[in-house]
This record gives sequence, C-alpha cells and structure tokens, in this order.
Amino acid sequence: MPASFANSHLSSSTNLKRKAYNDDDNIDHPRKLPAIAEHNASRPLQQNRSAINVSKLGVGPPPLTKPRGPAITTARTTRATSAPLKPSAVPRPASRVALASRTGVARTTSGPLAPTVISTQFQTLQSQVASIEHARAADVARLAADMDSERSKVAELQANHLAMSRELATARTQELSQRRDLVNASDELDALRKKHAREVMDIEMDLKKRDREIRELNEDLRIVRGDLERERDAGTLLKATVAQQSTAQITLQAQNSALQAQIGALQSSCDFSADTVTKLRLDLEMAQKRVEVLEQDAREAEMVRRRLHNMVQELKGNIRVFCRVRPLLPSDLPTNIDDVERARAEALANVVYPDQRDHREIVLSASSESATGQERKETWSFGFDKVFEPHSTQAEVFEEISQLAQSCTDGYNVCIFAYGQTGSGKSFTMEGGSASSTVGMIPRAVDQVFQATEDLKSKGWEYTLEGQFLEIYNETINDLLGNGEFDKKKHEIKHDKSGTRVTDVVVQALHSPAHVRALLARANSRRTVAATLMNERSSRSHSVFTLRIRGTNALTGEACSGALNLVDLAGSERLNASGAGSDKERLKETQSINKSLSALGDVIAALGEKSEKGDKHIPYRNSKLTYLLQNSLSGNSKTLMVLNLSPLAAHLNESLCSLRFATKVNNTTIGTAKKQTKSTS
Ligand SMILES: Nc1ncnc2c1ncn2[C@@H]1O[C@H](COP(=O)(O)OP(=O)(O)OP(=O)(O)O)[C@@H](O)[C@H]1O
Repeated sequence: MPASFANSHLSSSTNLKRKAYNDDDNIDHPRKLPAIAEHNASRPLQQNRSAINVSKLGVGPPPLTKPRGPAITTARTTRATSAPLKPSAVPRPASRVALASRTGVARTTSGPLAPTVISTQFQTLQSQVASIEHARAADVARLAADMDSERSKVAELQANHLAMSRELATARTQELSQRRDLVNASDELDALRKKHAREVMDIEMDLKKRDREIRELNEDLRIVRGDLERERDAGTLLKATVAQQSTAQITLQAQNSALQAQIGALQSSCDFSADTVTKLRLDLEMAQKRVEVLEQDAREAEMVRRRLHNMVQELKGNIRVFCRVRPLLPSDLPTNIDDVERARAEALANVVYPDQRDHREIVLSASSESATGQERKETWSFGFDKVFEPHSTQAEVFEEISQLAQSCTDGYNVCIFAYGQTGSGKSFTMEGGSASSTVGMIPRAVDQVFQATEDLKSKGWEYTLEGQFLEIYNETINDLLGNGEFDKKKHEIKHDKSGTRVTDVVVQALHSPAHVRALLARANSRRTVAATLMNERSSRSHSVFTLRIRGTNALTGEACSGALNLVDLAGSERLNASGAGSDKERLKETQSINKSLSALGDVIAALGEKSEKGDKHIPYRNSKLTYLLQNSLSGNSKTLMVLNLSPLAAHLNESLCSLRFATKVNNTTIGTAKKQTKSTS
C-alpha cells in the first residue's frame, strides 16, 4: 500500500466517514499510479510514449511500408508512430525529375532515360530500400523492446491495481465495520444521553421534593415553635392559676368548714320546716275543699244570675232595641278643605244624648224655615234599651249583648239583627274589622258561646255546635258557605218540631271560634265575588248567620237546643220604584228590600197585637226573611234589634224614619221567651 493511502486510512476515527467518502472519489477517479509518477511525474503515460516514438521516428528515414504497432498499442499510439511519416517525406513516382536530380540522373523531356542512369537510379533506390528495411528492422526491434517494457509496466500496473483493489476492499470492509461501530457507538451515546437526561430529571424532581419537604419541615418547625411558645405561655398561666387555686382552695376549705357548721344549723331548721310543711299540707287540703265549695256556690250563683237575667228579659219583653250612631268618617267630608272643624260641624246632624247615666235617650234636632219665613227648630226624642254614642267601642256594645247571645246555650232562640240605612254601620257592628278592638258582634258572640260551653262542661253539659250562613237577595236564598253559583239554586225553608231548616244548604259542624272565623271569611269572599257581578250587592241583601246549639247533661239528664241568629239587614233607606229609574235590577232589588223590611215590621206588630189580644195571625210567610226567622221572632224567642244611624245631617230624614221604625219595634211586647229544654231521662 502506498504511504499516502495508508496514512489517509490511519487518520483519526472522528474523520472516518469523511475519509470514506474521499476514498470513494478516488475509486471513481483513480489517481496516477506511483510507478508512472516515479517515471514521469509531470506528464501522462501516453504523451510520454508518443514522445518516445516521435523522437525515434523523426531521426530516421520514413519507412516505405506502414509499420505495424505492438498488439497492446492503441489506435492513437499507432497513429503517433506513423505520424512522422509525412507525405512530403515519401518519394512519389510523379516527381521523377526531382528524384533524378537528387540521384544525379539527367532526364530528357523528349525521350526515355538511358539504362545506366536507370540502373544507377535503381541501385540507389535499392540501397535506399535496404537502408529503409534495415532501419525498419531496427525500428521493429526497438518497438518490440518498447512493447516488452510497456507490457512489463502494464503487468506491474495490473499487479499494483490488483493489490490496490484488495487494499480498497479491505479498507471498505474496515470502513463498514467502523461505520457499524460508529452507528453502535452513536446509538450507545444516544442511549447514554437519554439515560443521563432521565437521571438529571429524576435528580431535579428529587431535589424539588426535597425542597418541598424542607419547606414543609420549616413550616412545621415554625408551627411547633409557635405551639411551644403558646404552651410556655399557657404553662406560665397555669402556674399562676395553680397558685391562685391553691389560695382559693385554702379559702374554700375555710368556707367549707363554716358551711358544715351552717348545714348542721340548717338540718335542724329543715326538720322544723318538715313539720311546718305537713301542717301546711293539711291546711291546703282544707283550702281546696273550701275552693270546691266556693266554686259550687259560684256555679249556683251563675245559674241564679242567668235565671234572673232571663226573668228581667221576660219582664222587659222579648224585643229589645239598641241604637248606635257611627262616628263621622274622613270619607264623609269633602276633599281639599281648609277648615276641617267647620266642615265637620256642617256635616254632622244635630244629635245629643241627654241621658248620660243610663244611656237610653237620643235627641235629634233641626232648624227649618216656616212658610212665613220664620226659623223653626224641631226636636225628636227617642228612648231605647241602650243608646251608643259614636265613640262607643265594639266591646262596649257586646257587653250589653253577651248575656243575650249566651242564653242560646240555655236553650233559647235568639235573634240579633242590625237595621239601618246603607253606610250607617250595620256590617261594622255585626262583622266588624280584623283588629281585635274592631271585631264585631258575630265573632264575639261565637267566642262567648264557645266559652260558655267550655264553662258548662264542669256542670256536666256537652254541646254540639253547627252553623249556616245565608244571603237573601231579591227574595232568593243563597248559601254563603256552599259552592253553587249565586241566585241559581232553589232553597226552601222548612219548619218542624226540631226547628227551622233550609234545604240544600251547607250546615257546618263548628269546632272552634277560629273555625267559625274561617267560615265567615269564606262567606265574605263569596259575597265579594258576587258583588263584582252586581254592584253594592251586600248593601242590597240580607245576610243571616245561624249558630245552632244542642246540649246534653249527663249528670242531670237534661237536654236543650237553641239557635243564635245574627242578621245584617239590607239598607233600610226609603226606596221607591221611581228612584230606581229604568234600571230593572235596581227596581227589583228595591221592591224586594221594601217587601222584606215592611214584612218584618208587620210581623213584629202582629206579634205585639197577639200578645195583647192573644189571638192574631202572624204574617211570617210574607217574606223569606220573616219566614226564615219565624222561630227566632216568635213570642218564645229573644230578639234584639241594633239600630244603626248615620251621624250626617244629610241623612237626618233617613235616621228619623229608622228611629220611628225602631221605636215601634221597641214598644212591642211579644210575650215571654221560653227555654227549649226536655228531660232525656
Ligand atoms: N262604630 C264605627 N266606628 C268606626 N267606623 C265605623 C263604625 N260604624 C261604621 N263604620 C264605618 O263606616 C263605613 C260604613 O259602615 P258599614 O259598611 O258597616 O255600613 P252598612 O250599614 O253595613 O252599609 P251597607 O248597608 O252598605 O253594608 C265603614 O267604612 C265602616 O268601617
């Protein structure tokens, strides 16, 4: 292997790949062989060879025949060998003159040459041919020698080529193996790098974990230090407390000793108290017996009181009349007035209440001009069982009514009705407002009855209560507790021994005052719904709430039944058919109200006459109202009429009419109320 080649292959391993590529180039483009390089470093082999031939051929005479080249000589070599044989150098037959001149033979143009000349020329030519032949032979010998030399060189070159090919193959094998080694080394390096990166990552994570742990530990340490600080403080505090407790313990021990002494004293006192308690128990038992006796006395006194009340009622006659004047309302005054007091004075009717002791009198007065132009003052005085002034409260009114309402628990039929013109306060009196101070007579009476039944339980009475709430509008009965549409269902009034009953109406068992209030609210809402269909319906209809009560006494074997009717009458203002104009509904309403109110007056008048004469037909059937209240208006019932009056001067005439009607009722005596009791034994 040549030194340069060997050296190139022994260069460092890092240049292995690059070197391999260079060697490939060398394979495609072989370098000059070292033998040639040594022989002629600056010129190519062929040029060299041509140069040799030219130098050799150029000196001798040109051969007559084209010399044949060696077998291995290329075409170029052949041409190069014959190149020196220029046409000008070869003698041509055509220029015989020139030849002759050169050989010295003279030639004539007109005849053939002499035989001597020709012979001379021939000899010359033969010698020339011989010399050429000789030169050619020498040339051939030289060429053969050259050929041998060239062949040996070629053989040498082929040997070199073979050796170099082998070296090249070996080098390639080595290169391949080195490349494989390199690839392996590169893979190994990659694997090592990855492993290294993983290890670095693991170490970094580990480091972070450690950092975190250190931070946590530092935090724990900080907390523990804080705890320790607190514990130290607590310890100091505890020490102080222990010191205090020790002092306190000493004090307590001293107190304990003192208390022990006190306990001894108290023990003896306790023994004494036990004796006292025993004595007091005996006293208590005696007192309880006395209370029982007193309660019995009280019950008997209550019975006496009720008997006396009923006796008073009987003596007074069974129709009583209360008169109540409502206060002036802001809505009664015109809006946007400057002098309210003056407006009030002008709006109010002249009403006085002279009887300030018994409150039984009401006096109305008014000034008018006579036909002669003189001022005339008229005064009207009325007396009733009670007169309530505008400032009277619901409670004050009910106080006068409560005994009457309660008497239904004794088996009486009671009827309380509110009479008066529209807006005079009938609904306020009977139903009242939602506030406890404004609650009306119906809820109060219900409360009272429930309370009485509770109280009478101790005397052996058990009661069942039931109620119904009806409306009479245009002489049609509607059930305010029912579900049916108003003015559609036909209800009939039936009277029999057990009392008054209306067909197809809801009669609710009453369990508590709250239950009754819920029913009243329901009735009112039904009425309100109906009122949207027909304006002012509540003013134009009568409402009758009936509470029926039945009681039995297991101790005495008695039984009783009574009814409490609470009636809010339609507005009593004088209505006439012409006032209703063309409104047919209004006309019908007016006729119905007139009919029922005058029927009520007729019934009361007839009852009065009957009690005087003893025999009189009572026209109950003239209206639904009187027929419904028949059992509560008859001689053996208790009836109270509350006359409601408007305080307004504008309503004076209506008030006078109402007062006259109430006086008529008040002056009627309709006999003695009778208890409906029977013995069940
Ligand atoms: N004693 C009173 N104290 C305070 N306000 C009263 C009193 N009496 C009635 N009122 C009020 O006067 C107004 C008319 O009263 P209410 O509706 O009771 O009259 P009414 O005679 O029932 O009328 P209607 O026939 O239209 O039902 C109501 O706003 C009521 O609150």
